[in-house]
Amino acid sequence: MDLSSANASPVLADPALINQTRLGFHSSVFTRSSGTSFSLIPKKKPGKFDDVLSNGWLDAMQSSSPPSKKMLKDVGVELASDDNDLVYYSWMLKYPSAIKSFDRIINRANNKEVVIFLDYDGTLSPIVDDPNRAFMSNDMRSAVKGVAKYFSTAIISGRSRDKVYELVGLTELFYAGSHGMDIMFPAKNTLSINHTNYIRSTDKQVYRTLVEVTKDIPGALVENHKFCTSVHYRNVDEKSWPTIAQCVHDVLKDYPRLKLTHGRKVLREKNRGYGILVSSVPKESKAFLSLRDPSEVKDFLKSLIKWKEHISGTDKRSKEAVKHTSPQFVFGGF
Ligand SMILES: O=P(O)(O)OC[C@H]1O[C@H](O[C@H]2O[C@H](CO)[C@@H](O)[C@H](O)[C@H]2O)[C@H](O)[C@@H](O)[C@@H]1O
Repeated sequence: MDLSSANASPVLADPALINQTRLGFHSSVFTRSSGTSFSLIPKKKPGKFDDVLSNGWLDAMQSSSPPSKKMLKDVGVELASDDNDLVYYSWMLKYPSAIKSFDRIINRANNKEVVIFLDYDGTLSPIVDDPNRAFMSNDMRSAVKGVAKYFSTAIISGRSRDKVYELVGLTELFYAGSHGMDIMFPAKNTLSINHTNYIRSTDKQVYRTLVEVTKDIPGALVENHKFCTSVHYRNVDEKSWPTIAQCVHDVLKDYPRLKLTHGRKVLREKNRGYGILVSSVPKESKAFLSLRDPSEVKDFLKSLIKWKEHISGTDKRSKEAVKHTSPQFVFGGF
């Protein structure tokens, strides 16, 4: 199982600068999921489960779901927009805007191959209550198509690979669905990684069981992603979060090969890239930089396209130099 942060992030990595700066490789597909949902994924070894309070699940659920303005209002906290801005801008001292840091980033990426990893929910599409209605705009689609023209570009999602492909609809990308367990290459070669029928059938049983045990919790929603299962609590009253966590926890006891992990484990520890958190509310993250929402992600991608067009047009030597090193932009959850 996977329990993690709400939105997603881009990362830039530059192998030449590993251990000298915060830049680094992000070399493989990573396991993560978006906040306000659990995702069940297979694990290699069975683990132990205690109760949801002692093992920190509730803490993780709360910290991965920073209070929205509505939630704050519901508990009587109404921030003036100036106060909101003040809090956000103070937080940005720790997670500077990737747009404002663009020149610094591209200085490090210059003459190197850039690889882009994008999350879907909250990065390319706005977070909405109904997961089936999380659509990306045509303008965003064209920005992603644009970067894919110049840079290897992958989308990594907790959703099933088919679903993400259906939502994005671009053939020139790599797609990694089910947290990287189902990968499709741009040429439509498909590689499904290490999945036994046992896991597939287990997942179906888990899905059915979770639907059953959560059916009386208003707002709970269970999604089957073929190789993993998500339990959404975005629309569940926070008072019922212990109940939903306990339900998931109890189901997991019977499936020791499935696990729940927290999603903000990507990159920083191993110095594998520039994580760029996409969030309109301040929250702790493994990212180095931030973007406020999908609209800023789009602007950032468009800036990358302009930059690439500029260097391609003005300095042909850069095309040759690209062969020597390989930095990466990764958009994922932190
Ligand atoms: O890896 P991601 O692409 O971030 O996928 C993680 C989850 O994304 C979806 O849920 C999130 O977006 C929904 C639509 O905006 C929102 O309703 C939900 O609260 C978010 O958690 C997807 O539905 C999940 O199955 C994925 O695990």
